[in-house]
Amino acid sequence: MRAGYDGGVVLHGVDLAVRPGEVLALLGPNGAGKTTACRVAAGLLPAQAGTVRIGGRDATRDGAVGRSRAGVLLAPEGRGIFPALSIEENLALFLTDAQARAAVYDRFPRLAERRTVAAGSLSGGEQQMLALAPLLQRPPGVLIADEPSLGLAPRVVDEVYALLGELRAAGTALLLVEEKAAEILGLADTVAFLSQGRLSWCGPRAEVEPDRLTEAYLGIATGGNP
Ligand SMILES: Nc1ncnc2c1ncn2[C@@H]1O[C@H](COP(=O)(O)OP(=O)(O)OP(=O)(O)O)[C@@H](O)[C@H]1O
Repeated sequence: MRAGYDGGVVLHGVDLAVRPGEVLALLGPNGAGKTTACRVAAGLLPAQAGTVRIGGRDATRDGAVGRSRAGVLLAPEGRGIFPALSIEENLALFLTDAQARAAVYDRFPRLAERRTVAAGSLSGGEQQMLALAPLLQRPPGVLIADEPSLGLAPRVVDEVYALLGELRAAGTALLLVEEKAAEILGLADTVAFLSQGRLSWCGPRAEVEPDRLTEAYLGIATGGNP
């Protein structure tokens, strides 16, 4: 698949696949094109060439609404919650059923305690939980999460990743984008490294070599020079 902005090319022939109940980790430095890949997968940016398939069906021409009807959900960088609305109001946008909201509160008491406060006043970790927790009640077919651990304390990152693991167990296909690889590697089945809009390596997690991680962090090739 090729994609970019205003006729310019950002992704040069990047082909990715993720199956139900699997996690594909997309890693790469700033500007590699990870967010662009998420946008194309979610239907927010049309591919310039190539196809997007969902469940074997050609969804290339579907926009974001069509993709979301097909079960594709994008959790964007910056959480994707409504900061001026309360926790309860945010949950109600996704879960119209009060019982489902009650199940979220049972599972995440911190959200229950603060259900009437504006979501924007929550900590980053609580906001991320608010964005992801309702998905456990209605697991999407595909979840694309762009840097779900961005700016979170390590303990909270563990919580977020535990939740993502539950979604995988529920059969969701996960495309997870991270700049730093440590946590994601614990969950990933397949790892893809993106560098300057091209896949530099893609394969099973067990076959990832430590040098590749350094490359992904720094956006440079390692090879002996200091
Ligand atoms: N809306 C846009 N219009 C034009 N160019 C863009 C736009 N968004 C991103 N780009 C460019 O596309 C390239 C890839 O950006 P992208 O955000 O996909 O990378 P990324 O790997 O997600 O980086 P980061 O980790 O910083 O979010 C960059 O050169 C960026 O400047």
